Amino acid sequence: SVKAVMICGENGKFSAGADIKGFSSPKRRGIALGPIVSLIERSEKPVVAAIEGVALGGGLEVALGCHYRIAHVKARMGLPEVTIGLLPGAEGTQRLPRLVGVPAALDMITTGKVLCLVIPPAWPKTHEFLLPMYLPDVDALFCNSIFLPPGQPLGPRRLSLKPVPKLPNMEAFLSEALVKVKKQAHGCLAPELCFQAVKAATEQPFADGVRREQELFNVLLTSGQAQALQYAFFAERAVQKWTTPSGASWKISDSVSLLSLGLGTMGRGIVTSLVKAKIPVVALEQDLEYLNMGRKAVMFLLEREAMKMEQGAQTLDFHNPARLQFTVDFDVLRDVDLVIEAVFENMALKKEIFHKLSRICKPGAFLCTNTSALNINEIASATSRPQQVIGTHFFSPAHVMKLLEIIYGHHTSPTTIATAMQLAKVLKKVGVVVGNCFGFAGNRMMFPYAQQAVFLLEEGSRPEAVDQVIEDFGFRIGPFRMSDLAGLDVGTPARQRHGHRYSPLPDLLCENGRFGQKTGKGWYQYEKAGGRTAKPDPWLHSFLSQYRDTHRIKTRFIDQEEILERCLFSLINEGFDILAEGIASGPEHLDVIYINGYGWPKHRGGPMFYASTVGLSRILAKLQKYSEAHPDVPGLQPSAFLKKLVAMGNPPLKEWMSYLSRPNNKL
Ligand SMILES: CCCCCCC[C@H](O)CC(=O)SCCNC(=O)CCNC(=O)[C@H](O)C(C)(C)COP(=O)([O-])OP(=O)([O-])OC[C@H]1O[C@@H](n2cnc3c(N)ncnc32)[C@H](O)[C@@H]1OP(=O)([O-])[O-]
Ligand SMILES: NC(=O)c1ccc[n+]([C@@H]2O[C@H](COP(=O)([O-])OP(=O)(O)OC[C@H]3O[C@@H](n4cnc5c(N)ncnc54)[C@H](O)[C@@H]3O)[C@@H](O)[C@H]2O)c1
Repeated sequence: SVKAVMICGENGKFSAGADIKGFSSPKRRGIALGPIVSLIERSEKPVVAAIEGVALGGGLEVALGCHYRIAHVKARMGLPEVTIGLLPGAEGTQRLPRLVGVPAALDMITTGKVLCLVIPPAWPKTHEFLLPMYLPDVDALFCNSIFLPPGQPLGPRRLSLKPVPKLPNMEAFLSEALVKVKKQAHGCLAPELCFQAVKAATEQPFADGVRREQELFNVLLTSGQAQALQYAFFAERAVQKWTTPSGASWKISDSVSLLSLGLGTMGRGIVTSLVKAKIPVVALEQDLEYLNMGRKAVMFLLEREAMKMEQGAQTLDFHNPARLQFTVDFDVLRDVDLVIEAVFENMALKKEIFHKLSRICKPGAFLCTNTSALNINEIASATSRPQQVIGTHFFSPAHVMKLLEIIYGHHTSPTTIATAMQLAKVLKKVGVVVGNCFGFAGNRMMFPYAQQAVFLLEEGSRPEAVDQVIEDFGFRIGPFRMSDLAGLDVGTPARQRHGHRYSPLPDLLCENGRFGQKTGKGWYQYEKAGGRTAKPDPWLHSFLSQYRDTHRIKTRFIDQEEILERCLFSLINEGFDILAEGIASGPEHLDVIYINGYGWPKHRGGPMFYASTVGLSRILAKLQKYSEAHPDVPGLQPSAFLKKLVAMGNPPLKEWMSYLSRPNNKL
């Protein structure tokens, strides 16, 4: 007597797909989902997927096995398996191309993008809450009624029986698409295997395509990359969880107004981020000249952001002074709830500003600094409310980069930390709370890495060789291309002497007017000042060999392994010290920082996860070898915590923190 079956989720959500934890569990060999989807499709009664909230991964694959799909207007759908190192393994790579065509399916499956519905205005809104899913197979018949007339043939509704829509130039299309997929993958395996699975749909009958999908799925499932990406998925969520004994929290609401102080490189991005998040913001500068420059730059960024958005400028509403205001009048400070300072990196100036903020701002206002490395306690000491002072370290460009490193000082209150975490959430950034030390967690780990890169040049390598190794590892950009991009005169404070090895190479380049891309010359040469295409520079090569002659350094060939190990192991080594000092709450925190702020390839799980896959004993042995060869480089001296973990038999990453004797931080 059943007329039709409807499959739906609970609590306003259809399904987020397979349980990701299950993929790394020894008991993962449960019932495969693909045969169940096939069973649904073979049903003699019509089956309808009613999608609310999300239909992701295996959830959407179930919906693809149904004969009809309807979705709530706010539903989001996608096959994000690629982002956790997998491919849709329940026949989705074979059904989706049959439904939406190869180009759209390939785009969805190889990028994992999650789509919202776009309802054509002409469509009849017959159901108040359930609107037809905007995919080509939805027909008027369905719009009329969910309950179908009896006897309606189901054959044409079964996707597995449909042919994949042909393209006149399928072969050319696929080879072009493959080039694009490979280029965007940066060494990540899953996008290319997703491509291969969809390609199989264009070449083979459904059943053979499904077999191919399974083969490729198993390759990915057992790859270290899938584990690294799944680790990163949970690590990003774990860092959001923190509690204080008082359970303090603070919510950013619409009535809150924020002030960004300084409209330089960082201030501009910060203001853009705030406007995008629809937080009312006042931008304050030191004088009219800087203000006008800053305003122009912010407006340019906002126009560009608005163009990328569907409803554009209207949604952002940035011409409305209630939303965004520019001023040089410090009096506006009286009314704001939170200030983000982004003036020059100079302690005396920051202290002067914080003293002023403390005097003018209302008592409840929070005072945040965007310093990259300076001491939060010292900045807070200039105020009469150190409990409301906190570091909010944005990364450049601030409206793009996802990381917000949140640094608490000695007196910072839990409410202030909660506020900064909430700010990160509202800005759709990943907030990571760390303790106060020079360079905090991210930059502190970066210093030894950047230092090693320059030392390698002194000893015989070239910028292009070092960059190549780092980019082959999966970083978007190597240390020298990065340095040229940021500008060599934006000094890394790592160049300190204190009796330790120091390389003057970056300073010597600056003395030669080579500031990087902006002057057309740096570690590389560019087509013109402001050019972007880096070419190896014979001038630099001969400069390096003269430098070695002057300092009697014997040029030697440095292989790829040494380049990679000296750069990355010294960074990881610093990470172990940071953990031991309680600056970060766990290795996951450092990994999330590196993935979201420093371009660490996600499919390698972050530096500390990577260390666990390389093996701590190997890292220790290599650091010992390099530090013997370079006793004047402290960054290569193995961390005591690393040594301890090796002595304890190389425990798994999630147990590392239990080997520290004292509580690691005040959270
Ligand atoms: C033998 C062969 C078998 C082959 C079968 C293959 C089937 C298929 O092709 C494979 C898949 O489906 S792969 C899967 C493809 N699907 C995906 O990749 C979807 C991944 N998920 C998401 O994109 C987002 O979590 C949502 C948009 C679902 C919610 O976002 P939001 O509202 O911002 O919330 P939130 O904070 O993000 O999450 C809340 C809590 O839920 C947790 N959790 C969530 N999904 C989970 C999952 N699938 N699993 C486990 N847990 C999952 C999350 O950890 C968190 O837990 P906590 O303990 O509270 O921290
Ligand atoms: N540039 C980066 O990549 C980066 C990344 C992370 C953090 N930071 C940190 O962010 C802060 C700002 O860096 P930036 O690169 O944007 O600097 P910047 O030199 O580009 O801009 C600083 C701005 O502050 C303004 N300013 C100076 N004194 C002021 C005052 N008394 N009142 C109001 N405005 C004043 C200046 O006019 C200028 O526009 C620094 O602490 C820096 O270390 C920079």
